[in-house]
Amino acid sequence: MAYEKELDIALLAVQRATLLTKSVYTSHSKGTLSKSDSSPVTIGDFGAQALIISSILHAFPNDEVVGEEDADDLRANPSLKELVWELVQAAKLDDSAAEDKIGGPIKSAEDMLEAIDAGRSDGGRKGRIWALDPIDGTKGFLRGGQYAVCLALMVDGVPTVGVIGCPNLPVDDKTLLDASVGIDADDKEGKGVLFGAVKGEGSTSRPLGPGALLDGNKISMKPLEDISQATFCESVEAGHSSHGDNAAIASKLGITKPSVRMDSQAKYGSIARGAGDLYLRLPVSKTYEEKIWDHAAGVVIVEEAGGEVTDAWGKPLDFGIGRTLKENKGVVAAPKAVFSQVIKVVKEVLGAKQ
Ligand SMILES: Nc1ncnc2c1ncn2[C@@H]1O[C@H](COP(=O)(O)O)[C@@H](O)[C@H]1OP(=O)(O)O
Ligand SMILES: [Mg+2]
Repeated sequence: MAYEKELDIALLAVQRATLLTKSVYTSHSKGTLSKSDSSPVTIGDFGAQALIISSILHAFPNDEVVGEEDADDLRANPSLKELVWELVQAAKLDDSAAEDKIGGPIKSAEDMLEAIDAGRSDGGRKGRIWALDPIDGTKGFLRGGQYAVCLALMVDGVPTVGVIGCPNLPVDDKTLLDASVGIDADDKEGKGVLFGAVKGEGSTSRPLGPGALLDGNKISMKPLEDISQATFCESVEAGHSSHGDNAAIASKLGITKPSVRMDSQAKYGSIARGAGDLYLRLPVSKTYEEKIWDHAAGVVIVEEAGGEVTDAWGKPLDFGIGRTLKENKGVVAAPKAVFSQVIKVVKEVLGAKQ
């Protein structure tokens, strides 16, 4: 299989980092730091970024990484650094052979800071670049809802390997989404899933617990005979995706089921496994540029499960221009068979606002 080593390393790295985020969740009252209300960051973000980047660079020393965070706050605040260092030292996989594959524990607090700062790549069109969101959906993380640890390898600007750890989604692929999944998600039995995909090789899911490298279950989007029966997902945050426009689109498609609101790329994973059908992310702000780490992993997982993903105008997402998708506005993801039907209506709703 192509990119087998990349997928294995990404699965193990994301598994270990997701366990760290869960430990923050239970032992540190869900994080201690807030850069701003609109864009919170927790000690879990720093710890997960350090662990994942050190895993990636151990296995692939010549690759670049675009990571959401940097270590400036930790360098400026020694007690914060100490807190993250404790977390990072405690995060270990049960399986020592698996732990060795991703380079074992980080050796020192300074190495941890360097790993975090190795995520400063500007991205680009050439070569192998990983896009990392150590905690996507931090607001969901803080409110006890959905969040995800997301990692993708882009090759010459094309998302090629994608892994998403969702500690609060049901393990079972067959559990259909309902409105409670986004809000009643707090770490419970039967939760925790790790999605993986390689371009051209399909998408899989497996429990987040031990055994990340088991083959996984093949997942695919639900065949939708009648678009009016679709379940659509959207952000919890109305500032990230226009609930009003999303509702207008759903209504034009004849959809009567209420939307399922959840934070993070758990939305991509959920539609890829057929638990829901559509993901609508209609732009609210004219100036906001979507970040590559918020979409790269989800895009591979949905495409490989039989879906199509473009921006809200039907333009392909361009991951090769830097850290943001600056040539795109919004995101729409749907099964291939109904995609043109959905995007037509999205364009009508957006066009009417111009
Ligand atoms: N105005 C905005 N429009 C779209 N996405 C946004 C906006 N502001 C922040 N985001 C990003 O949306 C992502 C969460 O998406 P979702 O709503 O699907 O959970 C976060 O990574 C967040 O970035 P940040 O972490 O920098 O705040
Ligand atoms: Mg994010």
